[in-house]
Formats: sequence, C-alpha cells, structure tokens
Amino acid sequence: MRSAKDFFRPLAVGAPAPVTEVPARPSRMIHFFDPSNEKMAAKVPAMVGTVDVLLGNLEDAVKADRKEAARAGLVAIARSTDFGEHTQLWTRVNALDSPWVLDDLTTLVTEIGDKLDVIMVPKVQGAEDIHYVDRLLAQLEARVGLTRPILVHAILETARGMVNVEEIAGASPRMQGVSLGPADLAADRRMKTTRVGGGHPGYLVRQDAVGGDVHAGRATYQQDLWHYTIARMVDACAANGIFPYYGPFGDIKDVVGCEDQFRNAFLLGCVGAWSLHPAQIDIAKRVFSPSADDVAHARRVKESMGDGTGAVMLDGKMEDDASLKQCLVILELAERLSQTDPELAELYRQ
Ligand SMILES: CC(C)(COP(=O)(O)OP(=O)(O)OC[C@H]1O[C@@H](n2cnc3c(N)ncnc32)[C@H](O)[C@@H]1OP(=O)(O)O)[C@@H](O)C(=O)NCCC(=O)NCCSC(=O)C[C@H](O)C(=O)O
Ligand SMILES: [Mg+2]
Repeated sequence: MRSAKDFFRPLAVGAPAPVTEVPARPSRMIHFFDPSNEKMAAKVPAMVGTVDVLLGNLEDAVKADRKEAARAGLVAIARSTDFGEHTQLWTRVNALDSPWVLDDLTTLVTEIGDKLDVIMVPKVQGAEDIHYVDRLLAQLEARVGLTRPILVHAILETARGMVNVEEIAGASPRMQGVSLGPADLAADRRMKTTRVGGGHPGYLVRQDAVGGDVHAGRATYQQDLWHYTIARMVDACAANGIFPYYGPFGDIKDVVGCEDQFRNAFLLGCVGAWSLHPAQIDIAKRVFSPSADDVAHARRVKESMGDGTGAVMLDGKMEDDASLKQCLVILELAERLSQTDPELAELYRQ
C-alpha cells in the first residue's frame, strides 16, 4: 500500500489529481446495454435523462466475436451523444486476464476518456488488481491530457475478492464503489444455484415439528442467500467512503422479486442496482429513492430533536441522537435526488 502521504498523488506525471472525496451523484440504476447490439444501442440517446447511469457493457453477455464491435460501438455512442448533466456514462471492461482488456482500457481512455465517468472492473480479486488499473489509467489520462480522473468500480464476484473486499474498497482514491456480481460469485464459491441473483426456494428455514410428527404441515420461510455478502460489502464501502450496489437480477419477468431484492439491498445500505432491461429501470428508481412518508417522518424527527441531542417521544416512540442520524441519512439522500429529479423534489415538498 502507498503511504498516507502519497495516497493522493497522481500515479503518472501529467495525470489529473485524484479526488479526495467520491462525488455522490445519483446512481440508483446502472443501466446495462450492449454497444454491439444495434437495436439496443439505438435506444441509448433517448434514455439520457431517464436513467442515472448508462453503462456500455463489454464483458460477459457480449459474444466473443463481438468484443471489438462493442468497443467501437461504445466509442461511437459516447462521441455522438450529449449525456447532459444528470446521466453518467460508465463502462464495464473485460476481465483483467482476458485478451481484450488492454485494448478496452487504452481505446476507451484515449478516445472517449473525457466522456467516461467510471470504469467497472469485473472479477476483482484483491488490491493488486485495482493498483494495476490505477497506474494504467493515470498513464493514459496523462497521455491524452484529461483534466479529471476516471473513477473505478469493482465487481465482487470471486471468493478471494470477498475475502479482500475491505482492501479493494480502500485500494485507490479512484475507487467509486463496489457491486455484487451474484452469478460469478455463486459459481466461484461453488454454490449450487443456477440463477443470476435473487433467492432460491430451497434456501429456507422450517417451523419446528409439533407433537413429534416431522411430516405434519410446517411453514417454511425462504431466506436471503445474499444477506451476508451484501452486508459485508456495505461495511467495506462505508468504511472507505465509497458506494455499494446490488448487481443484476436476471429474472426480468419477475418484477416483484426484483423489487424485493433491490429493496433489501437499499435497506442494508446500497445506493443502487443494475438494470438489465428497460422494465427494471423504474423499479430501481422507486426503490432507491426514499418514500415521501420516510422523508416526512425524518423531517418530524429532526424538528422534534431541536439541537440534535437528548431523547424525545414522538408517536409513542423514543427518538434520540442515533435515530436522528438515520433520519439525516434519508434527508440527505432526498435532498440530493431532488436536485436532479423535479418529480421527487415535488413529492418531498408535500
Ligand atoms: C435480457 C435481454 C437479452 C432481453 O432482451 P430482449 O429479448 O430483446 O427483450 P425484450 O424483447 O423484452 O426487449 C424489449 C425492447 O427493449 C429493448 N431492450 C432490451 N434490453 C435493453 C437494454 N438493456 N437497454 C436498452 N434497450 C433494451 C429491446 O431491444 C427491445 O426493443 P424493441 O424490439 O425495439 O421493442 C436484454 O435485455 C439484455 O441483453 N440485457 C442486458 C444483459 C446484460 O447486460 N447482461 C450482463 C450483466 S449481468 C452479468 O454480467 C452477471 C454478473 O456479472 C454476475 O456475475 O452476477
Ligand atoms: Mg459476472
């Protein structure tokens, strides 16, 4: 690890100074598209302003013989599209051990580095992967004279990445956030699931048997396969001042299950999730924006707490410094989202 003194120094002569605080821009949905799919790519310009993040995906889900086309497609879209003030452009490059990633990074940074906000790096195993990308990005940024650093987002999709998540989250000032990659992580852990995110009906607890008859009607309760993983990722991110995200939910038709999975992640501390299909965009927008009721309640707690210390009763419940802090998290998020979303601003005003 670099010393504290060197941590915020550029890693190449002429590279932009690293950020000391990760910009807290809305990123409720990271909307994936395949830039080599002409039909999908054609829809991207019209999505500007309707999603927080548009992500040109170059990795899994893009066929091996379409990798160059995807990279070239992303360059063309970035050059021809005005992303406005409120929609960010991200990309997911190929894995660091793949034959494509070096060209992904060199092409994208030199051709459209001024348009790219964040580069998502898949299958990150440890801090060494982030250090490699960090130095290479600094060299490329210096070569083309970028004035702001491109940030880096790691996907947690290996057991080793999970074990090292704290050091990954703190590996560079470029670290913007971490997403869960449940499909690759499940395979790497040798879990016995076959889905892209979400639960499994076999992962359950069962009510105790009554009267010794183990076969008599006993209620079962499906459990959350991802609770430990998401909670650990959230802690690693919060401890390092970066943002955690739930990743993909592959059952596109199950909009209810998707909403539940996203909400669990939101309640545990995640700021967004991936949308793989247009049907998931509004789900993410709804879930990752606090409800009007929560905002109104948070305001009442804040008002009733005066200088923010001590304890008061509100609606029969004790509120104190700590419950106020939770309310301030909600109010800060509502305030930030209101700045870019007039509908939410109106909703929260009521
Ligand atoms: C999942 C899909 C393959 C479904 O596509 P399709 O069969 O075309 O769906 P529809 O017919 O319902 O589409 C309706 C129209 O919407 C357009 N469309 C579909 N998806 C998108 C999109 N993401 N962005 C923009 N537009 C989209 C279609 O073209 C249709 O248009 P029209 O015919 O004119 O009405 C597809 O949605 C898809 O490929 N999505 C992205 C998948 C992806 O990125 N996967 C990778 C991320 S998940 C992952 O990698 C796992 C993770 O790493 C882990 O380890 O867990
Ligand atoms: Mg993956």
